[in-house]
Amino acid sequence: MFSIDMGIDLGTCNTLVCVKGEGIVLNEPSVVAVKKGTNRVLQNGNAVGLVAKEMLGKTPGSITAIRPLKDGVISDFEVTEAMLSYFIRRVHGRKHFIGPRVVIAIPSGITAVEKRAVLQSAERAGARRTYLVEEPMAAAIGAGLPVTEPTASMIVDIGGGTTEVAIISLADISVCKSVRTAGDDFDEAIINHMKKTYNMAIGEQMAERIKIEIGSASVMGDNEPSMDVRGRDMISGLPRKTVVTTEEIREALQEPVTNIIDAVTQTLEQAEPELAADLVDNGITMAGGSSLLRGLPNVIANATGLDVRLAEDPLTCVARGTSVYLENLELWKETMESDADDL
Ligand SMILES: Nc1ncnc2c1ncn2[C@@H]1O[C@H](COP(=O)(O)OP(=O)(O)OP(=O)(O)O)[C@@H](O)[C@H]1O
Repeated sequence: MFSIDMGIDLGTCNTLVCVKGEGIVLNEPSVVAVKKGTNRVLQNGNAVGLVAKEMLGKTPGSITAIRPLKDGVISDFEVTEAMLSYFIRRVHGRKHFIGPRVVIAIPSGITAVEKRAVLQSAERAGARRTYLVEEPMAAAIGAGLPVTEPTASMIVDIGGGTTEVAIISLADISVCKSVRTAGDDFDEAIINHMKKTYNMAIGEQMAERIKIEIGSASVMGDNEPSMDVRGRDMISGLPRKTVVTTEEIREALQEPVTNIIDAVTQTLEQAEPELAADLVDNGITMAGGSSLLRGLPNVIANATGLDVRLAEDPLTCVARGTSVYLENLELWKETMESDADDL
């Protein structure tokens, strides 16, 4: 073996890597710990992923834990490159002489400049050739939708930084919309709610825990849970705890949830009549980690009048989709954008 082919879901929150014939071999948070004020990755370039996520918000003065992607795109070029390089090295190892061919899933709404940033990062991180695929297409393939058939498939992929909505037929995206509202905005809405209502400052990790434990988009029954939340009192400056309810978190999440519903309905409004007709039977499939927010499929079903189902294992759909591209790389490579093209 001189080289391997790998598929990467380079996400705002999590990066997943799969290898042809082996499936998903790496699944780690997209976080890097660097020496403050520099782009030097700690532990000889190895403070990446889980190790670094544990440091988020808890670092001493000399260390910063960075999430180099924001809203689904690269916000810190050098750190993204260091992160990709670490993940590629870990998977590719030293057994292979030649750099891997890499298929990377990117949000459908990114600009040519942002695409170039992804391609250059991958190249400098050691990839021999990089191909780009659109995230909603990869998500739909990973969710097992019949994308090559002459019938409409609709995917709503809600990640950490972006929500991708697409209607696909005959292996092509017919309509799509990418909005930069997703799980991170849910966390931010919770942080703002805690500040405004309780004068309490909480970190991103605590906000995410609240969202996962008691967050919801619609009423879940009579006995909705509440939760103890710990943070810093913004007036006294001292640590304290308070109890928050599911209902107040649902209200706090209303704005980002509405933005996502709008993206879905606007995409449907642009669908060709024949494809819209197919969706009456085929319904909508949801993928991405934030599709796990309780009640979100319900509110989308209510807003659209269509059946909505959650894909199996929504967090890995995009990565599993890229692995289907890997299986067919020789056949499909001419149809994908790559670093061989002049973007
Ligand atoms: N059970 C859950 N309920 C609500 N949200 C969840 C749950 N599990 C994970 N999430 C959220 O899912 C998001 C991560 O999803 P995912 O890994 O699909 O995103 P990503 O691919 O990193 O982001 P993007 O596609 O936007 O670049 C995070 O915001 C996380 O808090």
